[in-house]
Amino acid sequence: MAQQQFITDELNQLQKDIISKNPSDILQFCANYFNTKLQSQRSQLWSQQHKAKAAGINLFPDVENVNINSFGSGVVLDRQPSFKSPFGDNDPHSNHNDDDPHGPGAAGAPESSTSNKAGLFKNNFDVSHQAPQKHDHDVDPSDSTTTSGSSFPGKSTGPFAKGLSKIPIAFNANRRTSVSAEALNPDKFKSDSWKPPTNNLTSSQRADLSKTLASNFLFQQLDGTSKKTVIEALSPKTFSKDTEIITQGDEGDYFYIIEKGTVDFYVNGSKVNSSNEGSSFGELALMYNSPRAATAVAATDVTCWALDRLTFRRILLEGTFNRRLMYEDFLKDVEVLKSLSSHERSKLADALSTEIYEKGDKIVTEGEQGENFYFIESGSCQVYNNQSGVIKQLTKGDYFGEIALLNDKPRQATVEALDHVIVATLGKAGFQRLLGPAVEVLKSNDPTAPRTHENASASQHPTSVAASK
Ligand SMILES: Nc1ncnc2c1ncn2[C@@H]1O[C@@H]2COP(=O)(O)O[C@H]2[C@H]1O
Ligand SMILES: Nc1ncnc2c1ncn2[C@@H]1O[C@@H]2COP(=O)(O)O[C@H]2[C@H]1O
Repeated sequence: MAQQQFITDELNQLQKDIISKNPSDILQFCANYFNTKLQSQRSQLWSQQHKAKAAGINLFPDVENVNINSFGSGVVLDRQPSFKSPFGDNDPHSNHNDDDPHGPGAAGAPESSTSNKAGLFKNNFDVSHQAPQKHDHDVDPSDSTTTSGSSFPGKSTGPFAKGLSKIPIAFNANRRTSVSAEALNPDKFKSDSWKPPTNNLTSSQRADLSKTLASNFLFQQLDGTSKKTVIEALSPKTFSKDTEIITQGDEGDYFYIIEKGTVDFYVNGSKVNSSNEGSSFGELALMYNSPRAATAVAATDVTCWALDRLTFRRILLEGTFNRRLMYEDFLKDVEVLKSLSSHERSKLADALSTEIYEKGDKIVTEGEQGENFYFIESGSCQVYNNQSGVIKQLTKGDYFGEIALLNDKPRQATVEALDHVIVATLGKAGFQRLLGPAVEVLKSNDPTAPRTHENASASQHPTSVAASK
């Protein structure tokens, strides 16, 4: 059933892309499309290896000399023996230098002089070339250069010192097949006789939980039955101030939702984040079957709800995983989000949902109250209002709908679809919380704000900031 849903979702997404891009070579387009998806999934897996290697262990002991680099759209390896072109081991077309599914070699694009000698057939599994040198600016948990001694609150020993501990030596060793299968195919678990745990909660605990879960994006996506299963499986855990709830490098056991209190996160000893009531943490190690990416410390006395690894993977992973994959690639290219770390982008991806509009549909209407913020995934829109008439057109990677949310004002313009438009929307609650540093960029770009000398000279139009157009 779930597998069927997965296939349907994949094909629907492909169909959307085909309609919006209208490629001239449909087979090449589909091949590129699925190659890009595969590459993205495999990047996730290889980033696990990257983190583990930095901590001194090799998740794939039979694979030596693997050189992993993170660049823009994914991870490219100098040698990537376990992940080859889906066209087979002896694929004559795999030695090319084409990273862009929509670039040279893609439908309609001109053949360049540097392109694959094999000509017609391209894929995205380049195993012998470097990708463009575009570095990620994320806090990299495995980057030893970010270690600044301990910046935990006044401590270098005790629970905080553990933040730099190594991954348990046997963790994930010799598990290449199961790691990749588990990380890449959450659906694999569905067939055995697993039963979710039940923790006999009191009715007041249940009531507290429903309230807490209502504001958690991961749970908002679940259907009624799955929500019930999760509620039954959650167990309460309390941590007194300064307790290390999760240690960077450890194996993942639980996913946590904060009921009360504040949790701080440290990567290689430096504080990177803080979360409060209703937020969740500890999902990365469970999703990617990787070592814990950060140390989580109770900044106050904390009450959490803990969900065991298996239940998390069975119930929550599938939707979350697919959603992240779907949006992460897109969000990476949205200029206004460049200041977000990859963790922040993942959180944002969890909270987005897709809406589709046809030519002439008004996505937001001048004067109405604003509830959502939008990114354009594909298609184009026109912005107009009574005062100025047509203001501008927006296309892929542009955003709109921020003014009403930033200023608590009615919509300042109507945004209408000019063709088949796919948008990713973010509700009011997630807007402030998940856009983090990007909110400041949105504020400084507000076209209705009085213009100072600096911002007047800085930009042409606020929404014309998509990176790749
Ligand atoms: N900047 C960050 N990088 C990595 N993990 C973070 C960060 N901020 C918060 N976390 C959370 O810290 C958790 C540590 O365990 P996990 O790696 O399972 O999942 C991680 C995230 O949920
Ligand atoms: N010059 C402009 N005036 C008003 N809205 C604009 C302008 N340019 C782009 N927009 C977008 O149109 C959106 C309409 O809804 P909001 O007012 O919430 O947010 C607005 C902006 O995102």
